[in-house]
Amino acid sequence: MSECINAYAKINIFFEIKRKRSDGYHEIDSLMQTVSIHDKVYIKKRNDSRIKLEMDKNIVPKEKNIAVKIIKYYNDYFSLSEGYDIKIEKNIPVGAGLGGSSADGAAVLRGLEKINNFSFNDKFIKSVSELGADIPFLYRKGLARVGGIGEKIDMLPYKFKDYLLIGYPNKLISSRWAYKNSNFLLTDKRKDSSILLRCLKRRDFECVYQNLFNRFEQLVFDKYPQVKQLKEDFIKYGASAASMSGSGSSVFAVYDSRTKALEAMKELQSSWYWLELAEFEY
Ligand SMILES: C[C@@](CO)(OP(=O)(O)O)[C@H](O)COP(=O)(O)OP(=O)(O)OC[C@H]1O[C@@H](n2ccc(N)nc2=O)[C@H](O)[C@@H]1O
Ligand SMILES: Nc1ncnc2c1ncn2[C@@H]1O[C@H](COP(=O)(O)OP(=O)(O)O)[C@@H](O)[C@H]1O
Repeated sequence: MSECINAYAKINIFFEIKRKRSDGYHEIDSLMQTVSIHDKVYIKKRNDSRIKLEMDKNIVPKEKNIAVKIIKYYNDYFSLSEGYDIKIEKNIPVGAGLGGSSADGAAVLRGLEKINNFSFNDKFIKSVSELGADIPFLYRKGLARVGGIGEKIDMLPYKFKDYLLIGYPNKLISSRWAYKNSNFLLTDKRKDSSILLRCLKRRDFECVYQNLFNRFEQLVFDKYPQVKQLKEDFIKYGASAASMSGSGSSVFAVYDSRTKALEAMKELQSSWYWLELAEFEY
Protein backbone atom coordinates (compact mmCIF):
# COMPACT_ATOMS: atom_id res chain seq x y z
CA MET A 1 0.00 0.00 0.00
CA SER A 2 1.18 3.53 -0.79
CA GLU A 3 1.23 6.19 1.94
CA CYS A 4 0.93 9.93 1.24
CA ILE A 5 2.51 12.21 3.83
CA ASN A 6 2.38 16.01 3.90
CA ALA A 7 5.90 17.40 4.39
CA TYR A 8 5.36 20.76 6.13
CA ALA A 9 7.83 23.64 5.85
CA LYS A 10 9.13 25.57 8.88
CA ILE A 11 9.91 29.15 9.75
CA ASN A 12 12.40 30.36 12.36
CA ILE A 13 10.62 32.78 14.67
CA PHE A 14 13.90 33.22 16.51
CA PHE A 15 17.34 32.13 15.34
CA GLU A 16 20.69 32.64 17.06
CA ILE A 17 24.02 30.87 16.68
CA LYS A 18 25.52 29.91 20.04
CA ARG A 19 28.96 28.58 19.08
CA LYS A 20 30.94 26.69 16.49
CA ARG A 21 31.70 23.07 17.40
CA SER A 22 35.07 21.45 16.70
CA ASP A 23 33.48 19.39 13.87
CA GLY A 24 32.46 22.62 12.08
CA TYR A 25 28.75 22.43 12.93
CA HIS A 26 27.15 25.27 14.89
CA GLU A 27 25.05 25.05 18.04
CA ILE A 28 21.88 27.06 17.68
CA ASP A 29 19.10 28.53 19.80
CA SER A 30 15.93 28.70 17.71
CA LEU A 31 12.16 28.82 17.98
CA MET A 32 10.79 26.86 15.04
CA GLN A 33 7.22 26.62 13.82
CA THR A 34 5.71 24.50 11.05
CA VAL A 35 3.55 26.26 8.46
CA SER A 36 0.85 25.01 6.09
CA ILE A 37 3.01 25.14 2.93
CA HIS A 38 4.00 21.56 2.16
CA ASP A 39 5.39 19.01 -0.28
CA LYS A 40 3.60 15.71 -0.79
CA VAL A 41 5.66 12.56 -0.27
CA TYR A 42 4.28 9.22 -1.55
CA ILE A 43 6.04 6.11 -0.30
CA LYS A 44 5.46 2.44 -1.11
CA LYS A 45 7.38 -0.68 -0.08
CA ARG A 46 8.84 -2.81 -2.88
CA ASN A 47 9.37 -6.56 -3.04
CA ASP A 48 13.06 -6.05 -3.82
CA SER A 49 15.79 -3.84 -2.33
CA ARG A 50 15.77 -1.09 -4.97
CA ILE A 51 15.12 2.54 -4.09
CA LYS A 52 13.27 4.48 -6.81
CA LEU A 53 12.66 8.21 -6.70
CA GLU A 54 10.42 10.45 -8.76
CA MET A 55 10.48 14.20 -8.14
CA ASP A 56 8.51 16.56 -10.34
CA LYS A 57 11.16 19.27 -10.48
CA ASN A 58 14.44 17.71 -11.49
CA ILE A 59 16.47 19.92 -9.16
CA VAL A 60 18.05 17.36 -6.87
CA PRO A 61 19.75 14.27 -8.31
CA LYS A 62 18.58 10.96 -6.84
CA GLU A 63 21.77 10.12 -4.92
CA LYS A 64 21.82 13.56 -3.30
CA ASN A 65 18.13 13.56 -2.47
CA ILE A 66 17.45 13.43 1.26
CA ALA A 67 14.58 10.95 0.73
CA VAL A 68 16.97 8.37 -0.71
CA LYS A 69 19.63 9.15 1.89
CA ILE A 70 17.09 8.53 4.66
CA ILE A 71 16.11 5.08 3.31
CA LYS A 72 19.78 4.09 3.03
CA TYR A 73 20.52 5.39 6.53
CA TYR A 74 17.51 3.48 7.93
CA ASN A 75 18.58 0.25 6.20
CA ASP A 76 22.16 0.62 7.51
CA TYR A 77 21.10 1.57 11.04
CA PHE A 78 18.75 -1.42 11.44
CA SER A 79 20.74 -3.83 9.18
CA LEU A 80 17.94 -4.13 6.63
CA SER A 81 17.81 -4.08 2.83
CA GLU A 82 14.28 -2.83 2.17
CA GLY A 83 13.36 -1.19 -1.13
CA TYR A 84 10.90 1.68 -1.61
CA ASP A 85 9.26 3.73 -4.38
CA ILE A 86 9.17 7.39 -3.42
CA LYS A 87 7.50 10.24 -5.23
CA ILE A 88 7.87 13.88 -4.13
CA GLU A 89 5.55 16.65 -5.31
CA LYS A 90 7.60 19.75 -4.57
CA ASN A 91 5.90 23.00 -3.50
CA ILE A 92 8.39 24.32 -0.96
CA PRO A 93 10.97 26.53 -2.71
CA VAL A 94 14.46 24.99 -2.61
CA GLY A 95 17.24 26.72 -0.63
CA ALA A 96 14.73 29.13 0.85
CA GLY A 97 15.35 28.64 4.58
CA LEU A 98 12.00 26.85 4.84
CA GLY A 99 13.54 23.44 5.55
CA GLY A 100 12.16 21.78 2.40
CA SER A 101 14.70 18.96 2.23
CA SER A 102 14.45 18.19 5.95
CA ALA A 103 10.63 18.25 5.62
CA ASP A 104 10.82 15.57 2.90
CA GLY A 105 13.24 13.56 5.06
CA ALA A 106 10.88 13.76 8.05
CA ALA A 107 7.92 12.72 5.86
CA VAL A 108 9.83 9.64 4.67
CA LEU A 109 10.41 8.69 8.33
CA ARG A 110 6.67 9.04 9.05
CA GLY A 111 5.95 6.96 5.95
CA LEU A 112 8.30 4.19 7.09
CA GLU A 113 6.52 4.15 10.46
CA LYS A 114 3.07 3.87 8.85
CA ILE A 115 4.00 1.20 6.32
CA ASN A 116 5.89 -0.94 8.82
CA ASN A 117 3.60 -0.24 11.77
CA PHE A 118 6.23 0.88 14.30
CA SER A 119 7.58 4.12 15.83
CA PHE A 120 11.18 5.25 15.75
CA ASN A 121 12.76 5.90 19.14
CA ASP A 122 14.24 9.28 20.17
CA LYS A 123 17.83 8.10 19.78
CA PHE A 124 17.28 7.25 16.13
CA ILE A 125 15.42 10.51 15.39
CA LYS A 126 18.20 12.55 17.06
CA SER A 127 20.84 10.73 15.02
CA VAL A 128 19.10 11.64 11.74
CA SER A 129 20.08 15.31 12.31
CA GLU A 130 23.42 14.29 10.72
CA LEU A 131 21.56 14.07 7.40
CA GLY A 132 19.43 17.20 7.80
CA ALA A 133 19.68 19.35 10.92
CA ASP A 134 15.98 20.30 10.88
CA ILE A 135 14.64 16.73 10.52
CA PRO A 136 14.08 16.02 14.27
CA PHE A 137 11.89 19.13 14.56
CA LEU A 138 10.00 18.61 11.29
CA TYR A 139 9.33 14.99 12.27
CA ARG A 140 7.43 16.35 15.31
CA LYS A 141 5.77 19.50 13.87
CA GLY A 142 4.24 22.42 15.79
CA LEU A 143 6.19 24.96 17.82
CA ALA A 144 9.45 24.11 19.58
CA ARG A 145 12.61 25.52 21.07
CA VAL A 146 15.39 23.83 19.14
CA GLY A 147 18.99 23.50 20.35
CA GLY A 148 22.16 21.53 19.68
CA ILE A 149 22.64 21.44 15.91
CA GLY A 150 18.88 20.78 15.61
CA GLU A 151 18.51 17.53 17.57
CA LYS A 152 17.42 18.98 20.94
CA ILE A 153 13.68 19.63 20.78
CA ASP A 154 11.47 21.13 23.51
CA MET A 155 7.90 21.16 22.21
CA LEU A 156 5.92 24.24 23.29
CA PRO A 157 2.15 24.21 23.91
CA TYR A 158 1.35 27.68 22.47
CA LYS A 159 -0.69 28.28 19.31
CA PHE A 160 -0.44 31.26 16.96
CA LYS A 161 -3.69 32.21 15.23
CA ASP A 162 -2.55 34.91 12.80
CA TYR A 163 -2.04 34.59 9.05
CA LEU A 164 1.22 34.46 7.20
CA LEU A 165 2.50 35.63 3.87
CA ILE A 166 5.70 33.93 2.82
CA GLY A 167 7.82 35.31 0.00
CA TYR A 168 10.80 33.82 -1.82
CA PRO A 169 12.84 36.25 -3.94
CA ASN A 170 14.32 33.49 -6.15
CA LYS A 171 17.75 33.41 -4.48
CA LEU A 172 18.92 29.94 -3.54
CA ILE A 173 21.08 30.32 -0.41
CA SER A 174 22.97 27.36 1.00
CA SER A 175 22.92 26.94 4.77
CA ARG A 176 26.54 25.81 4.56
CA TRP A 177 27.50 29.19 3.02
CA ALA A 178 25.56 31.12 5.66
CA TYR A 179 27.11 29.25 8.60
CA LYS A 180 30.60 29.51 7.06
CA ASN A 181 30.25 33.26 6.76
CA SER A 182 28.65 33.76 10.15
CA ASN A 183 31.79 33.96 12.27
CA PHE A 184 32.09 37.73 12.09
CA LEU A 185 28.44 38.03 13.21
CA LEU A 186 29.28 36.28 16.45
CA THR A 187 31.33 39.14 17.82
CA ASP A 188 27.98 40.81 18.59
CA LYS A 189 26.44 40.11 21.95
CA ARG A 190 24.43 36.88 21.62
CA LYS A 191 20.67 37.01 21.92
CA ASP A 192 18.63 34.44 23.79
CA SER A 193 15.22 32.96 22.97
CA SER A 194 14.18 33.21 26.63
CA ILE A 195 12.71 36.70 25.95
CA LEU A 196 10.29 35.16 23.44
CA LEU A 197 9.58 32.25 25.75
CA ARG A 198 8.50 34.71 28.44
CA CYS A 199 6.18 36.43 25.91
CA LEU A 200 4.74 33.03 24.93
CA LYS A 201 4.13 32.01 28.56
CA ARG A 202 1.99 35.15 28.94
CA ARG A 203 0.25 34.33 25.60
CA ASP A 204 1.43 37.80 24.56
CA PHE A 205 1.85 37.20 20.82
CA GLU A 206 2.37 40.93 20.11
CA CYS A 207 5.44 40.72 22.32
CA VAL A 208 6.65 37.68 20.32
CA TYR A 209 6.22 39.53 17.02
CA GLN A 210 8.14 42.54 18.35
CA ASN A 211 11.06 40.28 19.21
CA LEU A 212 11.44 38.23 16.01
CA PHE A 213 15.15 37.75 15.38
CA ASN A 214 17.39 36.03 12.84
CA ARG A 215 21.17 36.21 13.22
CA PHE A 216 21.65 35.53 9.48
CA GLU A 217 19.53 38.50 8.35
CA GLN A 218 22.33 41.08 8.19
CA LEU A 219 24.65 38.72 6.29
CA VAL A 220 21.99 37.96 3.69
CA PHE A 221 20.64 41.55 3.48
CA ASP A 222 24.18 42.80 2.70
CA LYS A 223 24.67 40.30 -0.13
CA TYR A 224 21.09 40.27 -1.47
CA PRO A 225 19.42 43.67 -0.91
CA GLN A 226 16.21 42.36 -2.50
CA VAL A 227 15.65 40.16 0.59
CA LYS A 228 15.69 43.29 2.77
CA GLN A 229 13.37 44.96 0.24
CA LEU A 230 10.90 42.07 0.54
CA LYS A 231 10.81 42.45 4.33
CA GLU A 232 10.26 46.21 3.99
CA ASP A 233 7.47 45.64 1.45
CA PHE A 234 5.66 43.34 3.86
CA ILE A 235 5.80 45.95 6.63
CA LYS A 236 4.70 48.69 4.20
CA TYR A 237 1.66 46.60 3.27
CA GLY A 238 0.22 46.03 6.72
CA ALA A 239 2.24 43.21 8.32
CA SER A 240 2.43 43.27 12.13
CA ALA A 241 5.99 41.95 11.79
CA ALA A 242 8.29 40.21 9.32
CA SER A 243 11.56 38.29 9.44
CA MET A 244 13.80 36.19 7.23
CA SER A 245 13.51 32.43 7.82
CA GLY A 246 16.61 30.28 8.46
CA SER A 247 19.47 31.10 6.13
CA GLY A 248 17.05 32.77 3.70
CA SER A 249 16.19 33.88 1.21
CA SER A 250 12.51 33.57 2.14
CA VAL A 251 10.86 36.11 4.41
CA PHE A 252 7.67 35.53 6.40
CA ALA A 253 5.21 38.22 7.45
CA VAL A 254 2.50 38.05 10.12
CA TYR A 255 -0.96 39.56 9.51
CA ASP A 256 -3.69 39.80 12.12
CA SER A 257 -6.44 39.05 9.59
CA ARG A 258 -6.78 36.95 6.45
CA THR A 259 -8.22 39.97 4.62
CA LYS A 260 -5.11 42.06 5.38
CA ALA A 261 -2.84 39.24 4.23
CA LEU A 262 -4.81 38.81 0.99
CA GLU A 263 -4.76 42.56 0.30
CA ALA A 264 -0.98 42.66 0.76
CA MET A 265 -0.64 39.62 -1.48
CA LYS A 266 -2.65 41.34 -4.23
CA GLU A 267 -0.44 44.44 -4.02
CA LEU A 268 2.87 42.57 -3.92
CA GLN A 269 2.30 39.55 -6.16
CA SER A 270 3.44 41.13 -9.41
CA SER A 271 6.72 42.39 -7.85
CA TRP A 272 7.89 39.12 -6.33
CA TYR A 273 8.79 35.72 -7.79
CA TRP A 274 6.93 33.51 -5.29
CA LEU A 275 4.42 34.61 -2.67
CA GLU A 276 2.02 32.38 -0.74
CA LEU A 277 -0.60 32.80 1.94
CA ALA A 278 -0.03 30.35 4.79
CA GLU A 279 -1.19 29.44 8.27
CA PHE A 280 0.60 28.13 11.34
CA GLU A 281 0.49 24.32 11.20
CA TYR A 282 0.21 22.07 14.29
C1 LIG B 1 19.82 27.41 9.11
C2 LIG B 1 18.74 26.43 9.44
C3 LIG B 1 17.95 26.96 10.66
O1 LIG B 1 16.78 26.23 10.88
O2 LIG B 1 17.75 26.26 8.46
P1 LIG B 1 17.72 26.41 6.84
O3 LIG B 1 18.12 27.76 6.44
O4 LIG B 1 18.63 25.38 6.29
O5 LIG B 1 16.29 26.10 6.47
C4 LIG B 1 19.32 25.04 9.83
O6 LIG B 1 20.16 25.14 10.96
C5 LIG B 1 20.11 24.38 8.73
O7 LIG B 1 19.65 23.10 8.65
P2 LIG B 1 19.85 22.18 7.34
O8 LIG B 1 19.63 22.96 6.09
O9 LIG B 1 19.03 20.96 7.56
O10 LIG B 1 21.36 21.90 7.41
P3 LIG B 1 22.12 20.63 6.87
O11 LIG B 1 21.70 20.33 5.48
O12 LIG B 1 22.04 19.57 7.89
O13 LIG B 1 23.62 21.20 6.86
C6 LIG B 1 24.19 21.93 5.81
C7 LIG B 1 25.51 22.51 6.31
O14 LIG B 1 25.24 23.62 7.17
C8 LIG B 1 26.15 23.66 8.25
N1 LIG B 1 25.41 23.55 9.53
C9 LIG B 1 24.14 23.04 9.58
C10 LIG B 1 23.45 23.01 10.77
C11 LIG B 1 24.09 23.50 11.94
N2 LIG B 1 23.46 23.53 13.12
N3 LIG B 1 25.36 24.00 11.87
C12 LIG B 1 26.03 24.04 10.68
O15 LIG B 1 27.17 24.50 10.63
C13 LIG B 1 27.11 22.49 8.04
O16 LIG B 1 28.22 23.00 7.32
C14 LIG B 1 26.33 21.55 7.15
O17 LIG B 1 27.16 20.74 6.37
N1 LIG C 1 14.00 16.49 -1.33
C1 LIG C 1 14.72 17.61 -1.43
N2 LIG C 1 14.12 18.79 -1.65
C2 LIG C 1 14.85 19.94 -1.73
N3 LIG C 1 16.19 20.00 -1.62
C3 LIG C 1 16.84 18.85 -1.39
C4 LIG C 1 16.14 17.62 -1.28
N4 LIG C 1 17.04 16.66 -1.03
C5 LIG C 1 18.24 17.25 -0.98
N5 LIG C 1 18.15 18.57 -1.20
C6 LIG C 1 19.29 19.54 -1.16
O1 LIG C 1 19.13 20.35 0.00
C7 LIG C 1 19.51 21.69 -0.26
C8 LIG C 1 18.79 22.63 0.71
O2 LIG C 1 17.44 22.67 0.35
P1 LIG C 1 16.26 23.18 1.31
O3 LIG C 1 16.09 22.25 2.44
O4 LIG C 1 15.09 23.44 0.44
O5 LIG C 1 16.80 24.59 1.80
P2 LIG C 1 17.05 25.21 3.23
O6 LIG C 1 18.14 24.37 3.87
O7 LIG C 1 17.48 26.60 2.95
O8 LIG C 1 15.78 25.17 4.00
C9 LIG C 1 19.18 21.90 -1.74
O9 LIG C 1 20.03 22.82 -2.35
C10 LIG C 1 19.35 20.51 -2.34
O10 LIG C 1 20.62 20.34 -2.92
